[in-house]
Amino acid sequence: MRVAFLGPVGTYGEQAALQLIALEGWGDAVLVPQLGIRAVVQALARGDCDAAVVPVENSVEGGVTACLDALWEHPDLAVVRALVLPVRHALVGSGSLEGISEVLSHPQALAQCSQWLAEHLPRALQLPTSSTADAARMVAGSRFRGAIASRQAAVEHGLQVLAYPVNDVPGNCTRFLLLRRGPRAHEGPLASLAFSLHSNQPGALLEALGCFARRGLNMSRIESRPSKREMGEYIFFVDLELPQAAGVLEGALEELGPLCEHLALFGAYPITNQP
Ligand SMILES: O=C(O)C(=O)C[C@]1(C(=O)O)C=C[C@@H](O)C=C1
Repeated sequence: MRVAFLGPVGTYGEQAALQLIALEGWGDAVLVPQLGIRAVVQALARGDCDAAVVPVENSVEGGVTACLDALWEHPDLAVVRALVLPVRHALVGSGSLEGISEVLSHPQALAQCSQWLAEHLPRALQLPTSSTADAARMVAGSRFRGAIASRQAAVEHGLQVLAYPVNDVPGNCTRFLLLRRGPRAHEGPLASLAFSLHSNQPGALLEALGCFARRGLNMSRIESRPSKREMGEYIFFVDLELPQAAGVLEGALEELGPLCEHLALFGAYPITNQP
């Protein structure tokens, strides 16, 4: 089992991948680091890997757009499991906190620590990197550069923890998805889907969402992304909490289908919250 994740070692993606692999019971899994979230998805789509782990949503910064776009663009990929991981960032480096004039990290992580940075390092330049652990790798050996990363990344890349925690919201967490190639399964209490509508008429989205409301299906998330074809044209990404009873989702999708230009169910899957 080759599992693609956002590398290098020490990312939150790696932590999530290890836990998802344990939940699946894949004793023989090998982690294969990739350079970006799109590269993680492509490694799976191309067949270089058997599974992929990607962040889809953060509790503070919202949707990870590269993941949403990739799900829409790859109908051959399925969501098989989700994990909500607590994300507790540290400022890591080799110098002292006072000497830091540049802070490197993944843009999501910089955003999750923006108030802390404004308060404690207001003059430091913020530089984006492809992942938090890549930032840790890049600051190693420098006395004026720090990285926002996990404490594990500090261990992996031989750095000290200069401040912890530095995330603005104590409950900061990120939901990760385990993706595989093949048919999109219906085996859990959470369903993820996306649709684009035929019409841009008043009430078109209300009519579409009525398919869920009338069946008592609770929508736990809705998010729109531009179709990238025309200004003002959107794709709606929806998560639904499914009841025990069989057939409710299928009924909703049957009614929704004719209203949509394109409708994609990414899967119905189990979700684990790590305390
Ligand atoms: O850079 C990492 O460590 C990642 O796993 C990426 C990522 C993200 O893209 O959201 C994942 C979790 C955190 O929210 C910050 C960054």
